[in-house]
Amino acid sequence: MFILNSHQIAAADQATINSNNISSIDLMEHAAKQCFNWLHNQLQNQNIKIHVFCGIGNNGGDGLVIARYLYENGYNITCYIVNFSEKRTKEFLVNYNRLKEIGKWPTIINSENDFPEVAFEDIVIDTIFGNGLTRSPEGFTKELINYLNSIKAFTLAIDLPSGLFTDTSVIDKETVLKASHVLTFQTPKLAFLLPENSDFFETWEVLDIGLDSNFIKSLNPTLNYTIKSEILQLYKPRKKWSHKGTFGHALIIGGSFGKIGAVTLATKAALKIGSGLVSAYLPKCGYPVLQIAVPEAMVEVDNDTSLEYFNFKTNATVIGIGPGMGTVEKTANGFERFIKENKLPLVIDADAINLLSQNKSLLNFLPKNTVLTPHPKELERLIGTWKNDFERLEKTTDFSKKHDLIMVIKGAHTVIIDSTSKYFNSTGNPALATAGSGDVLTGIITGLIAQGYEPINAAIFGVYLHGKTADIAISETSYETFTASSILKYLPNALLDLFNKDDNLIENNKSDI
Ligand SMILES: NC(=O)C1=CN([C@@H]2O[C@H](COP(=O)(O)OP(=O)(O)OC[C@H]3O[C@@H](n4cnc5c(N)ncnc54)[C@H](O)[C@@H]3O)[C@@H](O)[C@H]2O)[C@@H](O)CC1
Ligand SMILES: [K+]
Repeated sequence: MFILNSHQIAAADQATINSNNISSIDLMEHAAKQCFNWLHNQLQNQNIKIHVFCGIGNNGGDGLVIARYLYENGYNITCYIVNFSEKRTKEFLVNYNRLKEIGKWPTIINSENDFPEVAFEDIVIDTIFGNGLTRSPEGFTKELINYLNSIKAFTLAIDLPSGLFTDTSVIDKETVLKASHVLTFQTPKLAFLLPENSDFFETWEVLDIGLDSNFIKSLNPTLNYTIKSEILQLYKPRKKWSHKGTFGHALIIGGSFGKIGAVTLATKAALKIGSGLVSAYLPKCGYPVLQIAVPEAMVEVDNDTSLEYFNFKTNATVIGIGPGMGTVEKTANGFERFIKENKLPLVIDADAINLLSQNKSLLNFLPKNTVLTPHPKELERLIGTWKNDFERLEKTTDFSKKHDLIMVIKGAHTVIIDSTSKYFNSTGNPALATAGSGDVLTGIITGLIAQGYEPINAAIFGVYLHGKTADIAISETSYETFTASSILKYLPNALLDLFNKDDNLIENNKSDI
């Protein structure tokens, strides 16, 4: 699904109002009613004190609507106006009057002296700022945010945690009201997907408020959050008359003495995801290990303990290179010769990325749409440092454009970047932060390309399945006991789950890595 930036969201709001004959008041009513329904469903009329803090814009307008429903349903609520400006919006004023009409006058907060008593057991609803935030909150609004943060009550943020910008970095961490849960409208926000914002919310989910989908498409958004229904469309069903040659030949190159496991895991993964044939090319010392661990694979060997010659005979469809390879000089020299001669599609990971970082001129020899799978440290060696996560995305996009590469930045929300788009993954959890997890991912992506998936789709699909194994496994195992081999074990479940229509959750309930 698309991720819209703040301008696109405002435009989509307006286009929906113009095209669907729905007034902005009704759109707000509909959106805020969904928030009330969510809360009502959780609370089931329990007598918990609820504090609704409204700004003076349309996020505040949402708060006034939610407050009205809470009053009408008998909840123990107080509604406040955080009076940081006199510039009220029309929608705010209409809903302010509607609240007065039912005899409920909000309490105005003009300064620190007006801050109410809020207890840890209470619920805070945050509708101070939403998508309209243009600068960091200051003055008593900032003080209020700090005061509420110090109480640590359950805080439900509407659309965005107040003080969090949709598309730019937070400058002062003291200006964001930390949310326990965020109900956000229509599209995930880029800010929710970046590690630098992990302190500002625990979980979030998207409420579909019916914005004009044709208009949204016409904006050609470049940011995506890939969900199950989209992944299913990438899947290539197998035809009856196919044979193993139909599904390509993946070659995994890597390994060094002490790191034969990495190339073994990648080889197993390429096989398990369905590559018709799989070969491994590794130092001689790893030969028996690989043959025993993966009897289905063919093996060719190089020098004794680390790769040097890269003179394999395998006629591969695609090569995955790097796991456990090491960066000693003879390997670096052999790698350079290999890259300069190679014409096959590549997936490049781990030490192979480090060797590219040491010798950046080799980037010019990579075939178009080569997939690189760096974790943040490897990325930094490749593209240099960044000021914040937003800049990291932009620098990676520039790098991807310059060299025609597909970049897979691994992390809590792995993001796949090509010259035009960014695809954030929606699966996975901290169980995946385990040795060998990346080697398995390399094998999966390589195995998918072998089967004819376009490299960009192989990266998106592979990353999704890799994450899904951990999501499925976690109900039976635990974060700690999940290993890279567990990814392989649960890969069939992850694939089968694509055809299970029960859920298509657009939410994120994971804890932070
Ligand atoms: N019809 C619509 O447009 C809909 C809008 N909705 C809500 O509307 C929100 C956006 O509303 P607005 O655009 O009115 O903006 P906000 O309510 O997010 O912000 C209020 C106003 O505060 C001002 N402001 C920004 N930063 C400030 C700061 N640091 N200190 C003081 N003032 C500051 C801005 O001028 C902004 O207009 C969304 O987040 C969503 O909650 C929803 O009701 C859905 C429908
Ligand atoms: K908010």
